[in-house]
Amino acid sequence: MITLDDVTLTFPDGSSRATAVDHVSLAGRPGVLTGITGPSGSGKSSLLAVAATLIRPDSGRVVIGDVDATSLSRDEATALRRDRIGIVFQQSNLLPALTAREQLQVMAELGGRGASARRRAVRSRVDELLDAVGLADHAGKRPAQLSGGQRQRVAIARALVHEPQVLLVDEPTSALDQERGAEIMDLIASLTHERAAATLLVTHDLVHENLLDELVTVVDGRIVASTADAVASAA
Ligand SMILES: Nc1ncnc2c1ncn2[C@@H]1O[C@H](COP(=O)(O)OP(=O)(O)OP(=O)(O)O)[C@@H](O)[C@H]1O
Repeated sequence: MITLDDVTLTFPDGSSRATAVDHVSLAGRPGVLTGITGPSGSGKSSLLAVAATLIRPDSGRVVIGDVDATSLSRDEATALRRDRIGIVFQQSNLLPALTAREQLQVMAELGGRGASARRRAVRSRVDELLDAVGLADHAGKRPAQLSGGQRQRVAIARALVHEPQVLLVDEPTSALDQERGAEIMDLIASLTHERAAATLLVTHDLVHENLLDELVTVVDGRIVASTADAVASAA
């Protein structure tokens, strides 16, 4: 579960400050894929960066599970991010020298000791994840040997290595053609449901709206529409 509670974020803008996120409250629940949409410059990526604890908001709280991330030190926030949050960016950001399997292993070994039993557990988890994203036969390939869609699948599997409670995804289909984009959206929706992740996904493109469980629309940093509200007020 992730909760943003009355979050405001500003950036320096000449002699004053520009508001990128303006008093936003929203909740991502386990097993629910929540889309965040809105025009260019409306604050979607800023909102995701705050949710990811990469940027601290000017005011408001970001609560991950039962932890108020906005009250943590930088090191504590890094540990929280590693343990509880998976992040997938527009570009897959893979390391060119590593195979698909190694991209996941490096992530899995972050923060852990290298005992051999643990290494075996890591190996089997990594293989299970590559299989879950449809890349079991490509585990030994480096990014240059993979298609754009396959690279994005590696990035998704890598984000899931620590079994995150929260999955944050920024425009995952922007570098892909429509068919590959649809496959990636399908994959994110099914992994969200199967693994009970609370997923927030930023997208311009509402072709895949049918795959979203909830949709929040942001304009000028503010939420102007939310299907979650419609569901709540109908209940
Ligand atoms: N690091 C920064 N410094 C200053 N201003 C920023 C910074 N990052 C974003 N902004 C400003 O905050 C506002 C929101 O930007 P943001 O990138 O979050 O929007 P977006 O909805 O994700 O846009 P897009 O769909 O084009 O990616 C914009 O006015 C932008 O110029």
